[in-house]
Amino acid sequence: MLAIHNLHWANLYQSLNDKGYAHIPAVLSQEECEKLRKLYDEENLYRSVINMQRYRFGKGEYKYFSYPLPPAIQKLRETIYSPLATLANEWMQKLSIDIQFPSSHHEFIERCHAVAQLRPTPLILRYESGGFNTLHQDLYGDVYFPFQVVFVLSQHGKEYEGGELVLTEQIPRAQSKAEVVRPNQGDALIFTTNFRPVKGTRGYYRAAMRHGVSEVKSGIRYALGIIFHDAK
Ligand SMILES: O=C(O)CCC(=O)C(=O)O
Ligand SMILES: [Fe+2]
Repeated sequence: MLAIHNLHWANLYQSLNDKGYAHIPAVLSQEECEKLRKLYDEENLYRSVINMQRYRFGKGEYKYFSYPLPPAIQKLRETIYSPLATLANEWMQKLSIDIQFPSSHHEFIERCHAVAQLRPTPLILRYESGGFNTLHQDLYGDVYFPFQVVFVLSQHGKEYEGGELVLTEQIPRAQSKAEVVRPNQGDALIFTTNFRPVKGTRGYYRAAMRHGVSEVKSGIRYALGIIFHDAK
């Protein structure tokens, strides 16, 4: 696993500020991706299994891990959180929102637990040919962190086709703008969970963002989602 603290955080902050997302290449090796993907079939690791079609969330299946999280996932969640908390605090300040995120994930989770958001949210998703994920936000209660991360665990072009990540941004008094990204296997994509600050003529305003996955045209696509807040 790439050392998260060695990343060029200044560049990532700039990308998050400019576009609401940032792409970090090669955080996980192919071997690490394969190991994570294998967890999909270990049924005792999960608190719930969601058939996306049943809820009209799209087509595919995902599983929320239960606590304790597998050590590799716990470590990713903790180490990526801290540098993001710094930027999260800048965003709250720009938007005049009276929230300060603690620098350690452990303390942030205590805050979730204090308001009965107790259920872990990291998840693995699996889409077969024809699978997709409708545009959505992953907010599970009043306490939420403004960023989340997805790792694509399968190799595009070899193991699957299609299945791009789609990010939309709601421009006030207009329609939404969409961006399509296709991280390579093992890359991390950090993106906004709820809204990002955009500078307008009278200070910063909130631009709501949503994410989804376009249709997988062939093969199987796995992804690992790291959401930092827990769920009600
Ligand atoms: O499958 C993906 O790449 C996106 C998954 C997702 O919606 C998430 O991690 O929150
Ligand atoms: Fe999501």
